[in-house]
Amino acid sequence: MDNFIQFSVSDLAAITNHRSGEVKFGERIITIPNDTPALDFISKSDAPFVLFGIPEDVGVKANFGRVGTASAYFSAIKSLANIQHNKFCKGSKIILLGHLDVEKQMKKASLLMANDKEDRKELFKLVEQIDKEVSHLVCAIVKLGKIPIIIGGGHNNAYGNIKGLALGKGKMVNAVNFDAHTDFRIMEGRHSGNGFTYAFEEHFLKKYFVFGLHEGFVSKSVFNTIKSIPETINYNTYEEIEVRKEKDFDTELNVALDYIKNEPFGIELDLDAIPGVYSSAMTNSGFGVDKARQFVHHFGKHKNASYLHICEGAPDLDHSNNNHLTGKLIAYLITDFMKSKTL
Ligand SMILES: N=CN[C@@H](CCC(=O)O)C(=O)O
Repeated sequence: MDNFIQFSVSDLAAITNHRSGEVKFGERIITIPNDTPALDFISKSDAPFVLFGIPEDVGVKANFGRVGTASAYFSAIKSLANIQHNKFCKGSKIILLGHLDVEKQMKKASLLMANDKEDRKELFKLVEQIDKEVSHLVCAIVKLGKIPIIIGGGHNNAYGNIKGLALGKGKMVNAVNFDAHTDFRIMEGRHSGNGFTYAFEEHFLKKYFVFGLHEGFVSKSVFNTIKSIPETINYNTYEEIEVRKEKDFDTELNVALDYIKNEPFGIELDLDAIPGVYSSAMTNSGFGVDKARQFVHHFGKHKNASYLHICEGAPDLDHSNNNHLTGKLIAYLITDFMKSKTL
């Protein structure tokens, strides 16, 4: 595979803290042997999940955001490797593929300023290059009958995920998104705020449900767009559920599932919806970690749930001595997803 850096068995050993009498995920997670073509190996493996990372923040920068999402993948796999392999969840169910090589795009982006009109156009182009790689890889994994787990990166990668799933399945697909924002901004060039718009306009996305959006962070024009295409987008808000108690969380999980469940669908989870998690649009109000975990479990257990994407986490923005917590949260969410398919 081009533009890809595989994770090796020795990389895995280096991040696993071994303890006698215990078996950690890192001792059981599957990596691709050096001498074997990755896709051949995946097709022959019994493991249902294939995990890869997208260590970029080009899409966030192009959306005028604060960079830092590039570090989430490495933080996540460090935590994942040290989860206990036991009767609840087994490391051997997951192939840790590695990460997209986005170094070239990251280097170019570091020299560009989002506030400069011409520079921003260059950032859009860099995001498009990443889009191509993401959709290609997701499509290849889906075609092998496996379930991708994608660790971003910015939410721009929703576009590549949806496109890859649609191409892999040969039809339009659906998505559910746990997010404070719709990411349905205008098509001004690719960035982290319009992945779903592009996926919809290019006929990869059929139906889209945004779960728990924050009313104060969606523009009137986006609400008008949503209103004009009710058969395509539906949503509930965090305030309806948790502040005004007009809607019930568990009932809404089912409303959302009913909306998207008839086609293969992607599960998107933007960590900027969860209070206290470091991200470009970090929040101090929103559904807590346990609600996010329930969300992943609820949608993950449906047979049409076809990928999990966790994005926008930015451990690099956390200067405390607890900056491993973003990775730890991602590891919880990954294992909740794995368990939803097996328990
Ligand atoms: N993917 C997130 N997009 C959000 C937040 C952007 C930010 O503030 O960094 C949006 O465009 O509204």
